[in-house]
Amino acid sequence: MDKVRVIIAGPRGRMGKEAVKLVFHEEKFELVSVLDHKHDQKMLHEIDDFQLYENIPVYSNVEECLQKSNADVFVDLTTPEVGYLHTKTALQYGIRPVVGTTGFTQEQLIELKQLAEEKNIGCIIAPNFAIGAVLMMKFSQLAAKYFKDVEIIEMHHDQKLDAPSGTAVKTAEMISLSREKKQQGHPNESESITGARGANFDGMHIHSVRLPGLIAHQQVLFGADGQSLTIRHDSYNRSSFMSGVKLSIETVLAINTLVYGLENIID
Ligand SMILES: NC(=O)C1=CN([C@@H]2O[C@H](COP(=O)(O)OP(=O)(O)OC[C@H]3O[C@@H](n4cnc5c(N)ncnc54)[C@H](O)[C@@H]3O)[C@@H](O)[C@H]2O)C=CC1
Ligand SMILES: O=C(O)C1=N[C@H](C(=O)O)C[C@H](O)C1
Repeated sequence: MDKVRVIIAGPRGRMGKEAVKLVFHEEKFELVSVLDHKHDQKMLHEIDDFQLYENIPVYSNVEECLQKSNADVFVDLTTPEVGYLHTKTALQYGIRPVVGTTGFTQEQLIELKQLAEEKNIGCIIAPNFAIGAVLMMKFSQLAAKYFKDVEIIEMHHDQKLDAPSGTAVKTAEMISLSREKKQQGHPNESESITGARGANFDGMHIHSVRLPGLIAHQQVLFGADGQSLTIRHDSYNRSSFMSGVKLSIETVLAINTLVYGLENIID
């Protein structure tokens, strides 16, 4: 069977480095090029920390990268603004995106879904590739059927650009599917310091913590009379996300629509 030809955007990032390792060493995949806003026209092995990875061209222009690489799948691990443009361009070129980048708006997701359907190709956008995080979201959706009071606390390293995290937003969206609508807290509550109650999603609150030393952690706290339930997930390293990246690369070849969330592709 032919190997799956993969481009990775953002190879020098925290996630990108892990993804390069995964795709390069996975026998069913072939890393055909990387997209990096620096180092245009170099080879990957010429960049510090990448000496091992031979014969992989680096491009800085997304269109040139897509035109020259003859790829099957485009993996994006960059920043919200750039990741959206990359995903749209990959779809326009008929290359299937697997997107870990978070921070896309609802409008952008809708537009990308329409484009994937127009092109009749797969696209996977996964706010969290870790199986434990996906289970945390599913368990939270189940718990919300019985507990309508919930606060989401997401905790990340202090280099993260987007807040709330993509995982927290997805968790809130999934909870909304089963939670009876409620504006939580006291009807007359007020904030003496703006933001004290966090972000308001459908009446539930999301709190974003940023600290050096953290990687990716989330607690979903449910409360009811005389009891509470806490569902927590921790990623202690970025290899925790790689089985989900591998599954997404394999799955995106077999679908012809946009899937938002790994829970939609795991059994
Ligand atoms: N879905 C998931 O499971 C996970 C998603 N993420 C998300 O992945 C994204 C990346 O996260 P990190 O690796 O921690 O960030 P990072 O800041 O370490 O890496 C981002 C990389 O993108 C590169 N970049 C910026 N502009 C670019 C451009 N125009 N072309 C090509 N590359 C460009 C930067 O040079 C940098 O190396 C974030 O949106 C984050 O929220 C992070 C961890 C897990
Ligand atoms: O930026 C990160 O690190 C992470 N981003 C994703 C998110 O926004 O949910 C996934 C994970 O939490 C790590």
